[in-house]
Amino acid sequence: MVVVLTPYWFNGVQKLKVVSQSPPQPPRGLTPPSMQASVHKIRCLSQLRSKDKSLEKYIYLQQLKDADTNMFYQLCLDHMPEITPLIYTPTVGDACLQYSQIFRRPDGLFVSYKDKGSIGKVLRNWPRIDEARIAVVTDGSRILGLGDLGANGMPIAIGKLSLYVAGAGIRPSSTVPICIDVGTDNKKFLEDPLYIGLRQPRISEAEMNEFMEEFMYEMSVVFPELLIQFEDFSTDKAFSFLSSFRDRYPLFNDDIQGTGAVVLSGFLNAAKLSSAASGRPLADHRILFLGAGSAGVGVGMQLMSFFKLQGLSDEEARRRIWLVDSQGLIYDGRGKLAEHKKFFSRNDYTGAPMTDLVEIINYVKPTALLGLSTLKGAFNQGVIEAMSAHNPRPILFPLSNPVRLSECEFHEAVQWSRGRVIFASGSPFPEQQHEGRTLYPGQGNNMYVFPGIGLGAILSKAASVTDSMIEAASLGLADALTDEERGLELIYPRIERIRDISAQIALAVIRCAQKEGVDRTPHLQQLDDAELLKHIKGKMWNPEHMSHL
Ligand SMILES: NC(=O)C1=CN([C@@H]2O[C@H](COP(=O)(O)OP(=O)(O)OC[C@H]3O[C@@H](n4cnc5c(N)ncnc54)[C@H](OP(=O)(O)O)[C@@H]3O)[C@@H](O)[C@H]2O)C=CC1
Ligand SMILES: CC(=O)C(=O)O
Ligand SMILES: [Mg+2]
Repeated sequence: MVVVLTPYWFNGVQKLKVVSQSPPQPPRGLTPPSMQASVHKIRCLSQLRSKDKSLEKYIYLQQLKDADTNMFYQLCLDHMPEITPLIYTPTVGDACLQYSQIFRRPDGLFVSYKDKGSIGKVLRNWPRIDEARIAVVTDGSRILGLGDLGANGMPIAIGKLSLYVAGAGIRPSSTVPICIDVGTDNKKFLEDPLYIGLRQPRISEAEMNEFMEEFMYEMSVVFPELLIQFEDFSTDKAFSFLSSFRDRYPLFNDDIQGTGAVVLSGFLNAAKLSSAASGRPLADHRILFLGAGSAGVGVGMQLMSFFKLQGLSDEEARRRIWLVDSQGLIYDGRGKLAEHKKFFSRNDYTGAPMTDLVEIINYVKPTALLGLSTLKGAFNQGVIEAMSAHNPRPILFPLSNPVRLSECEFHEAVQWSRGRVIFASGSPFPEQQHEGRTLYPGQGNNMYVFPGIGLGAILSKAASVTDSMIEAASLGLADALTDEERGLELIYPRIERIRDISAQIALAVIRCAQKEGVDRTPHLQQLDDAELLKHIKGKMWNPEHMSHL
């Protein structure tokens, strides 16, 4: 049923009457005689399930989205745990790797280095400029943990935006996937005759900076109401573009800030479980990272809030975090360090370089080990047993994506910790049985927070996305666990509740934007929390039934 406002005249004054209407029926003969929405949904689901390979399911779902957007999102909402891994990580990783082969029709905006000097003209070709509210922008230089995939990065932007629609009710017509193509250093792609991108190596850093200046300026002119999410830029660019543009345009970086928020949230819940078992105060947790790229450092920065919430100073919080990269433990005496690694570099270690992870664990004695390294199997039996020897409930978060790059699998963590692990991974794993109990893995993926951050920023028309708004999103997610979920020792809510969670997160983000004075919707300031939540939920787009028929 659709609500329609019909004008009518009363005492010479035009008024509006609310009438309910069924969706317009297609002319007879253009659909089969027996078509019912509920039956058609079963048909679509069984077509999806009839495919053996995840990539085939991905292709089917993309075609369904093109042909019948409403049905695609109905399936997403009704079968979130089944469909999310098909439109997002891990399957979207394969879609990016194979995009030149599976490409059928253009989707999203490709802005290439050839457009330099006329980027605005290209952006104006987007067919729904007035409706555009959120863009996910990648340059394909670090897609998940799969490296430089050039123009094949487009499916990551499309996948993230599908989650904005499914998870936060952003209108599909308001989403703009953008892939910036400034060449690729992926030799295999450059030699592939089917490759869809520019056939040239990546441009220099100076050329890229100049290009991005023009791109961001033109985006703000053509799409004045747009929020931008930077996605999967390689680490150097991820940090530098975030800091150069965040005070000028409304944007956030999902890999640095979204991941930081989602991990802080899961860690808040995990640390409580771990401390309940060990008796250790929350302020005494110690966190070791394997991986010191945009995600590792971004999460480290955000996790400082965990310690500050326990009353520690900035400096005390910083000292609770140790980073390891491909050269081992990061410390001052090791030699020249990349700029983004300096903040967490240790000045209290003066020995020889330490590269063995078990040795590092025995030195640091962390309560939590987080992986953002893309190093499959790095949390091996020795590593997990070392963590379990120091902790009655070790916290293990292998967060690298996709699944095949995860630092360990859930069944391994359960087995080698003898069922004591508190676990979250970047991509999903199945639950496990252990000594008669069902153990549930968490999914520590920024998909839990970016839809809510985006919704909150869009509805408040935030002029910028502040650190406090990101932290508010994180705390909003941590608080969203129900009693039943806490009883099962979940550290993230069930994904089926994503719309409710996104509404809660959006509320926290809007309130924070108001406090910081970056909101541009004064009328929302007048609402109390219950009214604001109702307003947020009322703004969410919902798929209709059988709209294409
Ligand atoms: N769960 C989630 O929501 C998210 C997960 N991720 C995942 O995080 C991963 C990393 O992303 P990002 O930080 O951007 O990538 P980067 O490539 O920037 O960082 C990878 C880091 O891992 C280190 N590393 C690589 N090999 C080893 C090794 N053998 N031993 C120790 N450290 C190693 C690198 O060391 P060095 O610096 O020396 O090269 C680098 O510090 C990806 O798989 C990505 O999918 C990212 C965002 C969100
Ligand atoms: C999840 C995500 O953003 C990543 O792996 O890059
Ligand atoms: Mg990413």
